[in-house]
Amino acid sequence: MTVRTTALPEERALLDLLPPAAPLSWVRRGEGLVAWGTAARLDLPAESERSGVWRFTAAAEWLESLFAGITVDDEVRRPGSGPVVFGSFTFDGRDAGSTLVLPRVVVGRRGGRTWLTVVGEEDAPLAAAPPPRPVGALRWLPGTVGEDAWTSTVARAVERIRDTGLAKVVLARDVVAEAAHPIDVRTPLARLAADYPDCYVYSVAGLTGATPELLLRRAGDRLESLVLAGTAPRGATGREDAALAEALLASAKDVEEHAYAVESLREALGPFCAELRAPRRPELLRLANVQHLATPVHATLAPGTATLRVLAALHPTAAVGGTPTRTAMEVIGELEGMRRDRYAGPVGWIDAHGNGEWGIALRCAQIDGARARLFAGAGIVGDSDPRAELAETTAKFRAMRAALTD
Ligand SMILES: C=C(O[C@@H]1C=C(C(=O)O)C=C[C@H]1O)C(=O)O
Repeated sequence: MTVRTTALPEERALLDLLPPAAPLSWVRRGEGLVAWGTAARLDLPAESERSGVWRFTAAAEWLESLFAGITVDDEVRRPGSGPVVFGSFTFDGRDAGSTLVLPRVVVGRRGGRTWLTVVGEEDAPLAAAPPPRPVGALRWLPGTVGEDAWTSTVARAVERIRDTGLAKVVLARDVVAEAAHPIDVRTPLARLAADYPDCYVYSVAGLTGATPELLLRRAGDRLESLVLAGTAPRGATGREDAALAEALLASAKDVEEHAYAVESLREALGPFCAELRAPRRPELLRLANVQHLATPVHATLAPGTATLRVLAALHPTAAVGGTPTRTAMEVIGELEGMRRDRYAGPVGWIDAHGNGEWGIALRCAQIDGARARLFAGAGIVGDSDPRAELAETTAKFRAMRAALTD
């Protein structure tokens, strides 16, 4: 197989280049990667363990032999040029559906430079894509677990935390939207990009969303991550908004929840890194629907470490699992009452040098034909109020709900 990357004099927005069928995306503030077509694809079955890492190992092996069999002609030579694979992993090892895709065409943009990568000998001229189709009328259906039942589940989790060594568990729920005709994924993508400029707007095999949470960025031996945990609503007025932000930064519950997440990232990254830097206190990340406590982490990767090995060690962070991880995973399996599939799993891309960007698949929907299944979760700690956690998930749903609404 041959792959060629050339510089591209292209001014149009990346998302505007996507064709309607099975678009792939990883875009933030106009930069990133969009892609389409399938040159190779891996769909992984379920593994036997909830906290297993087989899907990451299997993916790494597949990538290694895939990249080894490619002849690359790359005049751009930067992270994301040459062959690139998009991927998305299930949250729980026992769910099938982790997917890797080597697209036939990729367009990348970074630092104002744009490039085109094509798999195979044939040219792939960038045709004018038809404009995204509106979604049309939607019918909203209740999720796997109704709101009242979910609130009771949160109350049970709080009891569990008070009675046992569990410190934090993230519980999620879903809702379903049905359109009258197949949903053009480019429509929610464009809206998410407009409304959530600080988020990574992604779509891989139908899993579509805008995540603020960067699990891992690798460029050479430099690693970056952004830990999020601790959430408050946005205020209706500037004054209310500032008061909510101040309360969040001062809230013992949220600061504690956040500290768990930073600590779990530190522990997971530590063995792979020569150096790891994180500020002592979280900062504030404001999005259109909610505001979060955020800690940017920088590290230097030890030589010879495979990116997917690091990913496997990081997942699931306390931001989507809990603390301690194993107990939290068991409690999620026992109490949550639904399958997360690829929600809250790593989603992103990797190139042949191991460079890549992976987020946690949050604020998303699995879009299949005319059906979209939306997901949202919240971190539960000892003094969580179940009604407030329900409201937090409702606020988190807003991103995808609005993106699907014409
Ligand atoms: C679980 C989600 O979000 C996570 C949970 C957060 C929290 O509990 O405060 C904040 C950000 C994310 O790490 C989600 O969006 O579904």
